[in-house]
Amino acid sequence: MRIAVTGKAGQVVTSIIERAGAGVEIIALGRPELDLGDLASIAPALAAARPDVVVSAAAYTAVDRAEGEEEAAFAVNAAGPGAVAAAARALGVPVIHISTDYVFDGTKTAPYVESDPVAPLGVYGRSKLAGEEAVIAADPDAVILRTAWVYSPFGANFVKTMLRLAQTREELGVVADQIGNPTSALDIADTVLAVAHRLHSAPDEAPRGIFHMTGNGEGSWADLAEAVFAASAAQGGPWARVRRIATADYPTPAARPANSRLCGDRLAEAYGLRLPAWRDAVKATVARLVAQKDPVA
Ligand SMILES: NC(=O)C1=CN([C@@H]2O[C@H](COP(=O)(O)OP(=O)(O)OC[C@H]3O[C@@H](n4cnc5c(N)ncnc54)[C@H](OP(=O)(O)O)[C@@H]3O)[C@@H](O)[C@H]2O)C=CC1
Ligand SMILES: Cc1cn([C@H]2C[C@H](O)[C@@H](COP(=O)(O)OP(=O)(O)O[C@H]3O[C@@H](C)C(=O)[C@@H](O)[C@H]3O)O2)c(=O)[nH]c1=O
Ligand SMILES: [Mg+2]
Repeated sequence: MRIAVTGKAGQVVTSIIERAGAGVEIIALGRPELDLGDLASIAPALAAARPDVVVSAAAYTAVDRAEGEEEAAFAVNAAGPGAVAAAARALGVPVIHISTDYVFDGTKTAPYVESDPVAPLGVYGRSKLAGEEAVIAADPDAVILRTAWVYSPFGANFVKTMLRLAQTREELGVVADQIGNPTSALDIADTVLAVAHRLHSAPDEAPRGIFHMTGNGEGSWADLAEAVFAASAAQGGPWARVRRIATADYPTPAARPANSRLCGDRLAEAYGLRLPAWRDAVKATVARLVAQKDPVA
């Protein structure tokens, strides 16, 4: 099976490359040959890859910067993925698109299910919601996997930021009133690959539509930071004390949902897939980072 993935060095594409097993070839497509901001580049790059399945993983992910770069965020997160889905449809192959918890406003008091109303709080969330709509419009048979709070040994993420800050600080203030599901990009990779196999081997039976795909269990950003430092300290890596603060005490350009929890039951029922417990996954990634020469590079 050949899987074309958008993006070259992102957390999810790098994890998919690492986790693809025997008999699976990953073709990572990014700039310059596939630029989501250059719609004319998309169909030719995908056609040249001759994929059996397309995974739309690339995105504009700088949540705060997006507030001042609305046009760029919508080009990369909405129009681009729409063109990716249209190109996949034209090639007659299934498309899996990755979306986010930030399509919700966080006012629900329980984990979000797929049918809950969306109401993004910021430009990033609005652009990703427009991406979901563009993908479904181009290919009603698309699979959209919403994930959240992604970290990995690769790229930029909250876990690596915590380890970096701990190198020079004894205490860090971290918000304790935003809760969600921390998710390892390596677990996302395993799940995406399993869904891709089903779409390829049994296209008529594989369920389509939106599915939530996050690490099992919930916590706040402060809980995540504490878990990172506990795991790091156990391995002799950097750690800091966590001061649990309120969102109001950590002002940012973009508002974030207070409740980002996503319910994974639909993915479990449709595909038999549930991601591992987030605390175990954090330990595995932190151990790997600390074992590296520079855990924050
Ligand atoms: N990170 C997170 O916490 C979360 C992410 N998601 C979603 O998961 C998906 C994967 O995210 P993640 O791997 O963390 O993202 P990263 O920020 O790690 O990587 C983004 C990727 O997008 C690529 N990209 C950006 N702009 C363009 C463009 N114009 N043309 C082509 N490629 C481009 C980057 O390319 P290059 O390598 O060249 O820079 C990079 O490969 C995204 O859809 C994101 O919205 C959902 C929830 C949480
Ligand atoms: C660095 C830092 C952040 N924070 C807060 C700010 C914010 O509320 C929260 C998370 O900060 P970040 O900016 O790292 O996370 P953020 O960029 O909001 O992460 C989001 O990225 C996009 C791409 C998604 O799709 C989401 O699922 C989510 O993962 O932690 C602290 O409280 N203390 C700190 O020292
Ligand atoms: Mg960020």
